[in-house]
Amino acid sequence: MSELSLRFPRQETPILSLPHLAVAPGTILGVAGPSGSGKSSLLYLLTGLLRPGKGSIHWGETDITALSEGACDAWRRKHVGFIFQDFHLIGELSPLENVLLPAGFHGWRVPVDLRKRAADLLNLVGVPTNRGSVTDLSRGEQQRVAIARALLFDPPILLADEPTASLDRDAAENCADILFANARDNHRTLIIVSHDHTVIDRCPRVLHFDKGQLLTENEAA
Ligand SMILES: Nc1ncnc2c1ncn2[C@@H]1O[C@H](COP(=O)(O)OP(=O)(O)OP(=O)(O)O)[C@@H](O)[C@H]1O
Repeated sequence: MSELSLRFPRQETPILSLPHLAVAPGTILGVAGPSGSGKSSLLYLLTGLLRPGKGSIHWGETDITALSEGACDAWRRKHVGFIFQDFHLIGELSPLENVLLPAGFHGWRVPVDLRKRAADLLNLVGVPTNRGSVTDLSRGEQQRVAIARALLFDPPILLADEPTASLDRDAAENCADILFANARDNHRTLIIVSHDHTVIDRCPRVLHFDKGQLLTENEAA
């Protein structure tokens, strides 16, 4: 990614500027910084959910900033799992149906093996599969459903925006273990935004942002 800049309409100064960022496949990258420093915006830019005013974002051979909206959606479906800060679950659907959302609706004719994978992922993150709707779940359980959903197709790139924010210490550690193990064992890229130092401290490489600017970058020796 190079010379990236994001500005929302009627804003004079960009809310995020980043001269250059290179992330090799399999990298685990933490993103830290105070509230409003541009961390979520960075994740949205990296996946084409927001378009930069300036600059380009390449994933491998693909310049996602050059893709049409539809092509970018298709690229994202194939390559990216996204754990949103506010989960983006569908309230009237069950935990299992929410995890299966990336499979598309298609009348819910989901292949048996995919349904089993979704159930296995819910077990892995510790959410009961027998609830009628995700609105019956606690916020922490909803967060875990969002984590399971992002892992459904084992995406090469996983972006997580505060994935442990609603969890108690044990559950947070358990979910962080799952995300880090998935990245390490399967050589998946993990970019994780967090205020939780116990999560950030586990990242071998960390970007610290403030006011939309990259302040420091730390890399474990
Ligand atoms: N759609 C928008 N229009 C205008 N300004 C926006 C929009 N979305 C975000 N911003 C502003 O951009 C800045 C960065 O927001 P962002 O959500 O990326 O920060 P953050 O570091 O992720 O914050 P938090 O830790 O609170 O989630 C904030 O000042 C925010 O108010």
